[in-house]
Amino acid sequence: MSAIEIRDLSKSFGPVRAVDGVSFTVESGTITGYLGPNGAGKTTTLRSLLGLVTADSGSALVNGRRYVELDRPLSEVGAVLEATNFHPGRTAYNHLRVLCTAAKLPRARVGEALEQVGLADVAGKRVLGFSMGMRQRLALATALIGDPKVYILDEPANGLDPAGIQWLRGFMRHLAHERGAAVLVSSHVLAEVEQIVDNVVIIAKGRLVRQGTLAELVSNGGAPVIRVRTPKPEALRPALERHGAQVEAVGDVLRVTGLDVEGIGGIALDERILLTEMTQERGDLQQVFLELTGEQTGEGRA
Ligand SMILES: Nc1ncnc2c1ncn2[C@@H]1O[C@H](COP(=O)(O)OP(=O)(O)OP(=O)(O)O)[C@@H](O)[C@H]1O
Repeated sequence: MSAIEIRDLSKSFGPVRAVDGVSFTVESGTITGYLGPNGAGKTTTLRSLLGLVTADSGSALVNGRRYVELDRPLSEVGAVLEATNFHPGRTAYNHLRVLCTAAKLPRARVGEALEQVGLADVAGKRVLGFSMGMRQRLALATALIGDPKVYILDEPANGLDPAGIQWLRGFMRHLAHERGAAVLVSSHVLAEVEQIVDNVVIIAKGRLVRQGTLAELVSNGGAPVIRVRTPKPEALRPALERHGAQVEAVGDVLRVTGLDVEGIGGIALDERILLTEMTQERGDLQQVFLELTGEQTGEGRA
């Protein structure tokens, strides 16, 4: 059973088909980036998982069950949704204490969760004076309160400064890779999550356009390019071309497409040509993302 399972999920708001037949899963111990431009349907999908949106058809399950069927929801799934509203007059501590009481969780969890998100020092301060970044951390603390093993985070980096984003990345890694949690994190900015996600699901106009690992996303977006350095480029180049490669010379480096690393290495060995470097160029992920989501201009990005 997958920690998160979305199957054939569809939801319309009047004439707008916000989510249109979307299916994907998130496994324990992994981070999945749910990516797409503004209005793509990300929030609607995540809200369906949390029982806040009733789907027209299909299902959105956490630990094999609908959210309303979970016995102890806060201990099974933690969520950070966009535009979380906190009562401004309440302290950070009291926010979490209310949650703990309602969910019959031990009071000690309040301090632990505040500690985990770095808000222990301001536990007694009213949320009124909190910066956007502090509110995001408090939202994360509410997600953590029941120590769940599934996390649904909608644009959690919003309002965080670069140091905050760096911290958030480390935190998500810790949850998934050290604590074995399943993390589903949405973003409309690929660069925000590309360093940490194991898998990517891309959605545009309500439809799933691509899913897989980051590496698959790049290699499907264009033929991989291998950079090859050799003291004898003039000898290697024709040899590679005889084997069907396209070769471009940039200084003393050959940029090779149409052959993989093993193929190039084998040819060099046969020809007794020394190679001093061979690396696969990283494709331009952002470009692939923009192409897939039809956002060529990048307008609407933060
Ligand atoms: N409650 C609602 N009533 C009417 N339309 C809605 C509602 N919720 C979402 N929509 C519409 O559904 C579409 C998908 O919205 P959704 O918020 O799921 O996208 P998103 O990918 O999360 O975008 P963003 O990054 O801007 O939050 C949009 O066209 C949006 O206007």
